[in-house]
Amino acid sequence: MAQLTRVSGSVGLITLQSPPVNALSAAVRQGIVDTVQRALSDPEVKSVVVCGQNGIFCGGADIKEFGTNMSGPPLVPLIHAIEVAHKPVVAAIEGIALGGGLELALGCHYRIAHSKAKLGLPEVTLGLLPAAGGSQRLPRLIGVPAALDLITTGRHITAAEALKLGVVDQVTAHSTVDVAVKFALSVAGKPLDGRRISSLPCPRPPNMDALFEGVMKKVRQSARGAIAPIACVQAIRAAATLPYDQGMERELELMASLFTSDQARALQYIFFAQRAVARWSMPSGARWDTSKPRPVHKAAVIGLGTMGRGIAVALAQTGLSVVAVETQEKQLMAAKQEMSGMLERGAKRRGVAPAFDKIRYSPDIKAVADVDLVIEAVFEDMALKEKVFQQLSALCKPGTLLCTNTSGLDVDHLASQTRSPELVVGMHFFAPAHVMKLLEVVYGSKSSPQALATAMQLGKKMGKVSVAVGNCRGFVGNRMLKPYSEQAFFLLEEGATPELVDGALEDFGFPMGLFRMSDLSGLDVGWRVRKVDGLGKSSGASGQQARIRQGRRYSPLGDVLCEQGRFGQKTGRGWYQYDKPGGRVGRPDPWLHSFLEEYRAQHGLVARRIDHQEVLERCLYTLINEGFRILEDGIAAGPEEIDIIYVFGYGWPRHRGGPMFYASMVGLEKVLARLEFYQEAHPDVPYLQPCNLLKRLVASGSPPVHKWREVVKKLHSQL
Ligand SMILES: CC(C)(COP(=O)(O)OP(=O)(O)OC[C@H]1O[C@@H](n2cnc3c(N)ncnc32)[C@H](O)[C@@H]1OP(=O)(O)O)[C@@H](O)C(=O)NCCC(=O)NCCSC(=O)CC(=O)CCCCCCCCCCCCC(=O)O
Ligand SMILES: NC(=O)C1=CN([C@@H]2O[C@H](COP(=O)(O)OP(=O)(O)OC[C@H]3O[C@@H](n4cnc5c(N)ncnc54)[C@H](O)[C@@H]3O)[C@@H](O)[C@H]2O)C=CC1
Repeated sequence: MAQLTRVSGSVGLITLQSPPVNALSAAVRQGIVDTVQRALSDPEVKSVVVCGQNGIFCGGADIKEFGTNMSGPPLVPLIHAIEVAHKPVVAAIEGIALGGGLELALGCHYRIAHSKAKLGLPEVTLGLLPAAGGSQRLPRLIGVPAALDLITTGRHITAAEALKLGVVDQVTAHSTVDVAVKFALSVAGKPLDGRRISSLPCPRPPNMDALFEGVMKKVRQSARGAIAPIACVQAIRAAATLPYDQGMERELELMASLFTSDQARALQYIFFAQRAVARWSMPSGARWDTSKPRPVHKAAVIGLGTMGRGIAVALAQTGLSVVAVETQEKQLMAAKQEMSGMLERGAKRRGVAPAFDKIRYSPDIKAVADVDLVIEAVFEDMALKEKVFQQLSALCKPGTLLCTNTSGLDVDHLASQTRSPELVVGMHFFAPAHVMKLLEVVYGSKSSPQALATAMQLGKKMGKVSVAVGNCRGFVGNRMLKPYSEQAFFLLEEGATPELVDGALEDFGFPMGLFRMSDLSGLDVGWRVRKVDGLGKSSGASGQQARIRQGRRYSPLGDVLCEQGRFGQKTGRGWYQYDKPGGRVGRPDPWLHSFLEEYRAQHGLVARRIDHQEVLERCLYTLINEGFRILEDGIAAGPEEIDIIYVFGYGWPRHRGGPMFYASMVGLEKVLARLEFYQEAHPDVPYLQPCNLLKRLVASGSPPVHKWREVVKKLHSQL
């Protein structure tokens, strides 16, 4: 909807009205068409201002309409009608002007923005390109290089940057609508030549071919298979080389190829899934909207290793006072130094003063006495964590929330070490904790809704995408990683190389394959866990029996490497070889290839040819199968939780929408059939056994992914 009022005698004020972000739904587009027509034909109206209600200009197209039978007037002619108007039209931009919202503003003759406004063309993040003339007008207005940057990244810019680039004409800290109305009065009747962006020539950058070639190469590398960024470059190239009308035709042609693509569906699914997971619920029925979080002003972090340092810095950057506890003096000194650097770099990036004074370092755990929340990040050792939780329970003031950053240990068991188990939750950050967006918030069987609400709210304040999940070994992310990595090890036994497995996964879109990732995080990490589990010894024996542990197929390959001191990048050798310990660039290692051959010979394994398809099916379908088990067990409330965890924490390519969405695109029947096929070939691998929920969904006709949440809910209500 849009409303037209006459203000200051002769200014037609058009207000977009569609909460919460004034998205351009069919009704809003119709409203704009009608009000523009009325304003232009009203002789009393000499100029026009377009604004949005509630201090928000416009969040762009209504994404919920995509994938439906879109009705209502299309945006391109609507914006064209504004641009060719004979009366000046001024956009008064408050809050946001994103996507179609900014394209609408680019069709106006003048743009005035509030100093706190954010502008951008984020279509690429939804698998699209700015196809309401944005890809053709923006380069004409601000030049090709700046337009390439904004459109291929989709980043939001501040009003100050928009002014510097020339996207807006003026920035004000006062009432934008008042300023725009005043301005509209001043330009009434003035000629509009030069104000219609589509009639401007697109400035041709020097070395244009080289520029586009360079950008295309960069985009292809970083896109990891995403098609929208490439189409964005092609559209801008059309703006730079073709007349406007032909450029618009090319824009539409490129948009048509994106609009109905699987990638656009996946990216739009992720947009809504990210928002859906904020509306958490617990099996008890407690919910996000009825559970009140406790205020947290002061927090403590216990253990300043890799994780504790990042967590403490992230808390301080959020504005909390932080007590940082580390018992090892040398570690404490090293942590202080590294954290100061992290704070300094972070402050420089954000243009603020470093929050050094927010952190108080202490070697003594007693310093936690007056904090509102503690995050424990000591070694992954249950006995040590038990002791720390007993101490915290005795030392902290009543009501302090006790959180653990464990990667997968039992949160209920840790809660049982305390006087108030209802105040214990997991806050599972990802390394580096001050950078990575994901936070798994793990509720135990006794965690109170208030404890979960507090951790979820703190995560949000820290800028994290927080996902509430239930308690089980490895929670959601690491639990699903186990079958995935197990399959990768088995593939090496059967004839693959780390390069082949990683190549398949990287071609799929992961930034790093499993073995490259394992070298980066350290092979010793998983080894330690396997040893605690009673696995993790190479045993020296040969034959099939040596590869059966605890009644199931087991690959000791990683253990053998660790026994040889090959921990990955840190030792300069792992699944790949590096120039030196700490080296970053891994090269294939002939030693490893011979080692694999000897290993196969020792265990009576015959290498066979393995292709990318088998790697993907075995690694990804077992991971997906475990995802279904997680849903079945009630650890995640819906596929959205799993997909958000994988996209934001595990490098799953966003344009593939997360593992569960991907399964829905592949087709559940196919996933099930391939799991059955591989299970027949490897009956000693329980992870290949298709889970009941998957079978049930297939039997019920494979409902679309957005229906799975309901299916799971029904399943649990029947139990
Ligand atoms: C706006 C935000 C920055 C606000 O953030 P925040 O305050 O944090 O609130 P949120 O929780 O994110 O959002 C609140 C609430 O609003 C919902 N929402 C937000 N934006 C939208 C939106 N644009 N549409 C719908 N709903 C929206 C959000 O989901 C929340 O609700 P909830 O889910 O219920 O919780 C932030 O929200 C944000 O970043 N939003 C997205 C902004 C964006 O990306 N905009 C760009 C949209 S795409 C666009 O504009 C493109 C166009 O306009 C192009 C149109 C041209 C069409 C031409 C079609 C030609 C096709 C040819 C095909 C031919 C095919 C064939 O051959 O048939
Ligand atoms: N490293 C990673 O990528 C991730 C680790 N985690 C989890 O985070 C926790 C910490 O892991 P890292 O930071 O990697 O370990 P780390 O080994 O780097 O650091 C642990 C720190 O805790 C200190 N410490 C030990 N006992 C202590 C005590 N009683 N009081 C105060 N400090 C004590 C140690 O001196 C050490 O500095 C573990 O539970 C781990 O599973 C979770 C996500 C990712």
